Amino acid sequence: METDLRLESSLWVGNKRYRAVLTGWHLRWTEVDKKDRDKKTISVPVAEVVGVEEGRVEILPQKLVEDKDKEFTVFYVKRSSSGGSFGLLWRLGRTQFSCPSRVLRDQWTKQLRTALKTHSPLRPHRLLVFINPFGGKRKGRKIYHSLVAPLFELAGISSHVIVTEWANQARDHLLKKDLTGFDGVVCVGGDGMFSEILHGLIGRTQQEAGLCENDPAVTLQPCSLHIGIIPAGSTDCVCYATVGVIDPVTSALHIIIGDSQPLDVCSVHHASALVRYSVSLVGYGFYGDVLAESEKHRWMGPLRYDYSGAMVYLSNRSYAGIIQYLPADPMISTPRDKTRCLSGCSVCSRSTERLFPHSSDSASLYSSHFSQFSSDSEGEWQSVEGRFKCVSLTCMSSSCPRSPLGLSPSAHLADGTGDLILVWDTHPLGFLKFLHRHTSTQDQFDLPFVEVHRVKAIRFLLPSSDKAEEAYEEIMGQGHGRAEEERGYQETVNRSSSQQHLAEKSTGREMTNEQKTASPFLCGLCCSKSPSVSVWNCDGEILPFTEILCRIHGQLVRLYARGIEDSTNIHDCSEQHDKCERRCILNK
Ligand SMILES: Nc1ncnc2c1ncn2[C@@H]1O[C@H](COP(=O)(O)OP(=O)(O)OP(=O)(O)O)[C@@H](O)[C@H]1O
Ligand SMILES: CCCCCCCCCCCCC/C=C/[C@@H](O)[C@H](CO)NC(C)=O
Ligand SMILES: [Ca+2]
Repeated sequence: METDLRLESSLWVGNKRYRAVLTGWHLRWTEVDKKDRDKKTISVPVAEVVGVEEGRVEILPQKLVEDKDKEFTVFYVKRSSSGGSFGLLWRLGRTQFSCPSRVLRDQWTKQLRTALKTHSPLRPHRLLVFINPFGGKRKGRKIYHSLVAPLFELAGISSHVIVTEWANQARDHLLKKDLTGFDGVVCVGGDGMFSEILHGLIGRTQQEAGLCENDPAVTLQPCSLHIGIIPAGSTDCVCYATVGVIDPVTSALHIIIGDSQPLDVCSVHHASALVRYSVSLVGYGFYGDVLAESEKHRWMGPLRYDYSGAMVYLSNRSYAGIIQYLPADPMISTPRDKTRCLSGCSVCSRSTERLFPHSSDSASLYSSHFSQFSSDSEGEWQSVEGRFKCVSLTCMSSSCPRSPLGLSPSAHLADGTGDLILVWDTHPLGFLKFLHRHTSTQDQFDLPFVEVHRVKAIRFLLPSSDKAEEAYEEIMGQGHGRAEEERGYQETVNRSSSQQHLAEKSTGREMTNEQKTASPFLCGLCCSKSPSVSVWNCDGEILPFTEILCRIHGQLVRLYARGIEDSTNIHDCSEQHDKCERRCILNK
């Protein structure tokens, strides 16, 4: 293949002459009229070429084409360090070449386009784009039309754009409408918008495969459509943790070149029914309380999380619970092995083999996964009981600008496991230390009241004394002011008068009329009694149930991303690439 596609000739860039070579995998050009030691080669992987156009072409601020005869322009990915974040910013690089003849020009453009088709099989041709016009700073439409659409056009991608008019429109579209011809779905918005796409695509895929999402033992069918995220929300944690930066142009370029990053998904169940899916955080206690509190201060915008974080911290609550977990194989990786899941992660690659063994016998795949939940393997489950400041399960690091290494810095995006973080009840200063370590490189797990386990599934149960209390608080509306609006697939439980009676009976406490209508969030600072149950924060949504079962489904969806590129590996070794001993990003 290399020899078929090889093309080599002299080309001009401006007034300098270059020797240009196209092999199957790279386009390289080296200045010729220079002494050997000053010669510099620019090398672009074919997989990172965005487009090839006849003529001298510019696309911004608007498309301009000149000198169409002997010239061609190559657009490609150019990296730069992002300053604050760990990942790399991607920008559109552009080089305009002049050929000695039109025939040679045509040969170059034809060969380059053939190389693109051959070496980037996952590049999308047609995308379904959902824009949330109200996400984040309400700039979704502008971000898409000014920064992303011109790049899609350059790359020859056709897009069907839907600006959403109501919440869950994107999810329902994906569940019900014809998706034929689309290669992927793009969401322009934040984590909430991503979650809609996630639920729509997973639901649709299971419907078509005839699988029951409610049963946690069922091996779900991975989704065939890729998801692209153009960050435009107030929290863009999924984008940050899978790309390393929150930058619409970088994300658009990952979509264009058809990068593919598998992602683990956690299904959350209650009483034999699916409640929601999560890719980032399923958190009880502190993170649940912060979310519940922040919902009351939406008008503050993204600042509401800082304000609510401070309020909840000061309320100094802890909650009783029983946590059961199914440990993952510690020989493969552990949450404290000090590794990081970066682009090309070997733990995740090996997991692909483990999760999808080369077998045409899908039944054997099903049964091997199913056995994790059959009664035979019940013995593997571990159990702990006590009082906790927070209980968190995260399928990936959940890094974000606030916490650049994330909730679990060594977690993997696609290894089929999640990290269970248990923070036992402790004094307020200890808990502050734990929280503060998220903002630095200090190990937040190296504290006596913190434990972390790599797991395949967890269950959370309330001690029996708290169950009656929970029912009482649910019915009185003290369950953190839960709105009676739709929450995921399951509607909030209907609190009937008979349930009220039951709660009164079991707690021995009678509700006043005021209690029946009010829904205060009890603050530890000003109220004598704080609730004995918290709520679950599931990727930024409050769950309507306390007792849940979570199962991690390895690599259930794929994003147009490649994981975080290690910015310490950005260097130019193009002249002596063969001798370079560092893992090199630019010339790989
Ligand atoms: N047209 C719309 N009107 C109202 N809500 C919408 C609309 N489109 C999408 N949504 C909902 O808005 C929620 C928040 O959107 P998104 O995640 O894009 O922004 P965000 O600012 O990061 O969110 P959050 O405020 O939750 O941090 C999503 O859960 C989504 O379901
Ligand atoms: C004294 C300093 C305290 C700083 C505390 C920093 C802790 C930061 C931890 C951030 C974790 C973010 C986890 C991601 C959650 C998302 O899934 C979710 C949806 O966007 N976001 C929220 C806010 O719930
Ligand atoms: Ca994982």
